[in-house]
Amino acid sequence: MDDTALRPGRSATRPAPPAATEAARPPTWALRLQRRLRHGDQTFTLDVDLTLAQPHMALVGPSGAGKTQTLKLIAGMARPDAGRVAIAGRVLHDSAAGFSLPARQRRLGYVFQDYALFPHLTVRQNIGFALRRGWLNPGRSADAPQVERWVKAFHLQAIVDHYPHQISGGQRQRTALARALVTEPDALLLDEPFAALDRPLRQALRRELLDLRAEVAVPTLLITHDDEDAELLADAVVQLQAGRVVSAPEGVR
Ligand SMILES: Nc1ncnc2c1ncn2[C@@H]1O[C@H](COP(=O)(O)OP(=O)(O)OP(=O)(O)O)[C@@H](O)[C@H]1O
Repeated sequence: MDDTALRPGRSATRPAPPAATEAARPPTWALRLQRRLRHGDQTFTLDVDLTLAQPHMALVGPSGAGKTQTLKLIAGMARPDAGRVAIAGRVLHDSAAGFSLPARQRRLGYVFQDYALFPHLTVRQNIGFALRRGWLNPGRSADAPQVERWVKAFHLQAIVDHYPHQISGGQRQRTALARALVTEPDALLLDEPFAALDRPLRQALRRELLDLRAEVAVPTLLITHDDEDAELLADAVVQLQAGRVVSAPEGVR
């Protein structure tokens, strides 16, 4: 990991507007999320109530427990029927107050299970994509200095002009992480980012994520089915089952 490339050029936490700020020392994660989903004659009810001081959370639980739904509601990619989302005191959604920031204004970086890179854009253009303004050609934002910083940090220099189908799974994963970080997000939401990787690559990328967090204080929510991921990358493990939190560190609801 290139240290100079990772040195933060900003304070780790940015001041939030007064109206959206909670009391001093707010928890990192303050989540109340209710959502009912219907598929045919089946209904799934998500009812998450969680307050967590620790910055790095692993969200675990069986398939269908509601982990990805939780992440989508935090990200603003879906809307809860009722609830509130605040990260480090910055309120992103509050149903009772009729307040909801659009996804693009939430200042969050995500990496999905399949990395969701744009197949028609090069590595450099994929990383720069989040910096674009309006419908500018992605080539313009790809030349931004921030893109160079993350290209170096994740050792992508040799493949910046390649397309996703021309690079390995690990390189795709690095590109997705770089793309999530290029906007200097307030938090990272990672949905099984290492699931498609073999063991040595998984270990190498865990190490890179740890190095990154040592340099840039960005809270992470990591969805994982892997106990080692949870043990190494999280300082709080929260277990979901059938849409509810069934186990979490002491002191949280
Ligand atoms: N668009 C949708 N419409 C209806 N039900 C949905 C929809 N998306 C998800 N669900 C249901 O919501 C539940 C939770 O799904 P979710 O994807 O959050 O699970 P998960 O814990 O992330 O599972 P996995 O570990 O398999 O990824 C599942 O029962 C799923 O069938």
